[in-house]
Amino acid sequence: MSADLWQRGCERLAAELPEQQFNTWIRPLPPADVADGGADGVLVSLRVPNRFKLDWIRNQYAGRIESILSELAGRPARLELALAPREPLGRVAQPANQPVALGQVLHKGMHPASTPAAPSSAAPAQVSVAAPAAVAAQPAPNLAAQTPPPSASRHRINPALTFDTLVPGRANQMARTAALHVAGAPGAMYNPLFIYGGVGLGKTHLIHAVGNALLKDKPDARVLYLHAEQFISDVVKNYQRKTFDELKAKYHSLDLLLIDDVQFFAGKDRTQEEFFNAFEALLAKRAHIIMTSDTYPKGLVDIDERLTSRFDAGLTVAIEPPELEMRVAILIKKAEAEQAPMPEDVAFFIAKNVRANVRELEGALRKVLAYSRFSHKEINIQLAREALKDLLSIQNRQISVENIQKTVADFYKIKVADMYSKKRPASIARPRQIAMYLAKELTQKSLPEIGELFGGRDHTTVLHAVRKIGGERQKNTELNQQLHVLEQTLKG
Ligand SMILES: Nc1ncnc2c1ncn2[C@@H]1O[C@H](COP(=O)(O)OP(=O)(O)OP(=O)(O)O)[C@@H](O)[C@H]1O
Repeated sequence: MSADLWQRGCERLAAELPEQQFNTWIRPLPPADVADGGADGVLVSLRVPNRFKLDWIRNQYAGRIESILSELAGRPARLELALAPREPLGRVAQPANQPVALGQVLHKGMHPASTPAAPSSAAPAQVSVAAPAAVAAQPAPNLAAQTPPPSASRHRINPALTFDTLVPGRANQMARTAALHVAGAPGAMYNPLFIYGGVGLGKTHLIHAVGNALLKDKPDARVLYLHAEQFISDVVKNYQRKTFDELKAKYHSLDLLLIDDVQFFAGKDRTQEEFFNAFEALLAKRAHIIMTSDTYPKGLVDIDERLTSRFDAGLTVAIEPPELEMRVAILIKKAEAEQAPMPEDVAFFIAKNVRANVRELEGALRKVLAYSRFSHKEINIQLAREALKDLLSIQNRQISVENIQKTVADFYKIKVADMYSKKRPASIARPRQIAMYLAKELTQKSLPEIGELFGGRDHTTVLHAVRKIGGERQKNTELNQQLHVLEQTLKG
């Protein structure tokens, strides 16, 4: 079987798909694993960074990809899509030898070295800093979350992730309040507590904060933090050894179980069954369970309904992307922790340009601090601009109004042509307003320029859309989540 099957498949897709579609959906994917499935033909496993992309690729491209690969392999090829595993806590920088997304290399006319890193929750894209060579060789500044948990302590709680180091704001207000409540009175209200939101918004930080607070109060409390994948591998291990009693003893005896990213239980029936047992046992003895996920319980797919309905039975709260002022506060606080005072205007400059999530914000801060340290220059806007120039130029290069129109039209299942048309039904007008809002948020275009690109509309129409969607976003969680997914998708 040819090892470069996936690469050749990408070449075919690049040739046959519109460039826009290839760039948005295929180019950023990491290389697929290709294995011989014996009588089943060729198995091609593809890791996709988020659920929206996974569903989209499954619905729109999986069939075509399979037939291209079958044709190239000369035997049936089966495509398996899975979510890429998350970056374990504490690993922040992308290693220099991170595999480059094949599609990127293939993309017509783009030099691989100048293309942005693939988006992946497994290894968030980090843009190399155009700084003195020493920067690359030096350890990154020691931001709190980088500190690995001290020993693999039995709680697996990272002592750096506390309520003190978590900046409060509107985006996490509800979740933080509920979490503080649980830390003060576990087993009482809000059980289970289900926290959901996009990547890098502080869900993991918050549940560690609860663990730390409880342990401070009651050092003997039986607390355990774990990522859903660790639970899955525990189930597998105990399954192989037939030691389910050990598994039960470990989980059923806890006072507080903090479990991250439960969407990873999707399709894992045996794990779900064991988790269900643990869940029931813990609630029965009034131990507390806090879960995180990338979506709300009813949005979870391939998870048994008897579990998802229980997930929803306590309190479900969202963590939203932080607004500008909160991003500024986070930057200032994190810089202070590094004994590197950050002027407010610089914090605003960074926060305005790095909007995706807090993890990316930390990455940008790290680059600015490193740049300042190694160039022995004080932190000002000029220096920040220089330190982040790759990141800024990628943003400018990548996101065009056309790209936004296409992505939003795909997302809301309308025609791209409706972005320019005069049609007014809400099913069209609203996605169009969303696209205008994103065009203002994510590009440098002026209101009149955006109006022009939306079928010659007046700039006041654009302004109205920007204000309307921006205002609704503050109050409407569902819209905010959709916008967040769209922003992540557009930024790759
Ligand atoms: N409000 C905040 N104040 C300070 N730091 C924050 C805040 N929110 C997030 N962070 C930091 O941002 C980084 C990413 O947060 P975290 O890992 O908790 O995100 P997450 O929502 O669990 O993401 P994922 O879904 O990818 O696991 C961490 O270093 C965390 O400490």
